[in-house]
Amino acid sequence: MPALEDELFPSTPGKFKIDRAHTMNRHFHRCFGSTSTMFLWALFLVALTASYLSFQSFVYTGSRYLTASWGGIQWEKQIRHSAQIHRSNGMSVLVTGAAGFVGSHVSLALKKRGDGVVGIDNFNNYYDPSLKRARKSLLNNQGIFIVEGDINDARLIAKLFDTVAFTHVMHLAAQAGVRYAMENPHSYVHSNIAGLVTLLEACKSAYPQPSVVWASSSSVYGLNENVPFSESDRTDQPASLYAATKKAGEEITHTYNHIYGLSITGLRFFTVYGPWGRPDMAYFSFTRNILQGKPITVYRGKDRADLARDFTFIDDIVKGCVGSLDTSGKSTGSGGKKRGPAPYRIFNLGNTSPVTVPTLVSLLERHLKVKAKRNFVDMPGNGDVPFTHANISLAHRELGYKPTTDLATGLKKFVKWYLSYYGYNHGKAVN
Ligand SMILES: O=C(O)[C@H]1O[C@H](OP(=O)(O)OP(=O)(O)OC[C@H]2O[C@@H](n3ccc(=O)[nH]c3=O)[C@H](O)[C@@H]2O)[C@H](O)[C@@H](O)[C@@H]1O
Repeated sequence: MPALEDELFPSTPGKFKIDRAHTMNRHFHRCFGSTSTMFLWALFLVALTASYLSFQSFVYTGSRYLTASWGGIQWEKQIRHSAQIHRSNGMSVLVTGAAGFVGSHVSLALKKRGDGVVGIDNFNNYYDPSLKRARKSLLNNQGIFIVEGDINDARLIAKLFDTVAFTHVMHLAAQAGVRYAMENPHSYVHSNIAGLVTLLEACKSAYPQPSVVWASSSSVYGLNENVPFSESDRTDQPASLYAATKKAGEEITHTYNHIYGLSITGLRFFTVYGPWGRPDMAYFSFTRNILQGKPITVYRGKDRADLARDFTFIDDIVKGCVGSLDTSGKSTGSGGKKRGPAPYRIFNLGNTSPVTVPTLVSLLERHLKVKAKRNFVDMPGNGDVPFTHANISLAHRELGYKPTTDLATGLKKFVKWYLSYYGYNHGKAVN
């Protein structure tokens, strides 16, 4: 039993230190009186620490599964099912940006001929996400599963490659749009550079390595004045940050081809248009404004010259994409190491017949049977280039690429889709 005085504080500060140490020593002996009790206490502390750590890990894992929109047995099953190949010598393709304009069309075309397709899309709100959701439903109805996630999510991408040995990656996820790069430059770096690298890292580490086909852009030609634009022309004078990130993508993919043996095909798309297209593009926004009776802004170049684009219809682009996948050749690396040289290709996918923007407007007027209210404005310094014109002989030779749809025919199909999707009154009552 402790004596009463042992419980009391010392009466003089001078004694305090000694007495306190003495008291503590005695407390210690009271608590851990014998070696065996000390051992039991130590055991208890170890057990307490271990259970705390495992509780922490449980909380972390649990919250990941509660918040992550991916993962789980059912999720993996859907992915494997979607990736199943239904033709001989078919491929299983991971399509990034699958709820996007080109991505949704390419996914459907591949599925239709019996290839396995798994999509990934982050459904961002650069333009109306409900259009992306509608495209997703369309793909779901054809048995294509789209993972909701970002190409910057390295764990998700690794998980996809763990789940399916993709033979090909069709990389179409990107921050598109030439002029928006002035408003939100970082979104271009995030998707077109950081996202690309994350994806390529996963591709290089995958076993087997997939072949990669990805979307570059006609905008890489920038201030190039050789006409028509050929793949061998200068691409070191981009006119917009968008173009610069696409050009950077061409260089980045080259390094992954060179170091890791990834088979790479870059496709320079020329102003792609058509049904289920992108609302931010001129042909789409012009249609909406014309139907709503609102004016449209038509840019003009130096000396009031009309701007022109080598508008390319989506069905032709899809043929170019599928042809690229079919001829891509294998990657040669494994375990992150190159085993030999792998193909590195770049192709223009255009229409080879540029049309001026005022002519585009006249064609829309004809199909919509509504007059446009044109507002001519001098082209602001916003990244636009005065014209584009593709030389497609290389794609023709190597991919059998041969566009067959002129702008009048393609726009007719677009307008038909637009009216069936939005109705004649689009914008009037709704927007
Ligand atoms: O081919 C490409 O590389 C690029 O094509 C398009 O870019 P762009 O050709 O600028 O397409 P639109 O935005 O539809 O513009 C087409 C033409 O209409 C003009 N325009 C655009 C908008 C507007 O309000 N008024 C107007 O006259 C533009 O200056 C341009 O000459 C896409 O938006 C890019 O994502 C793609 O990479």
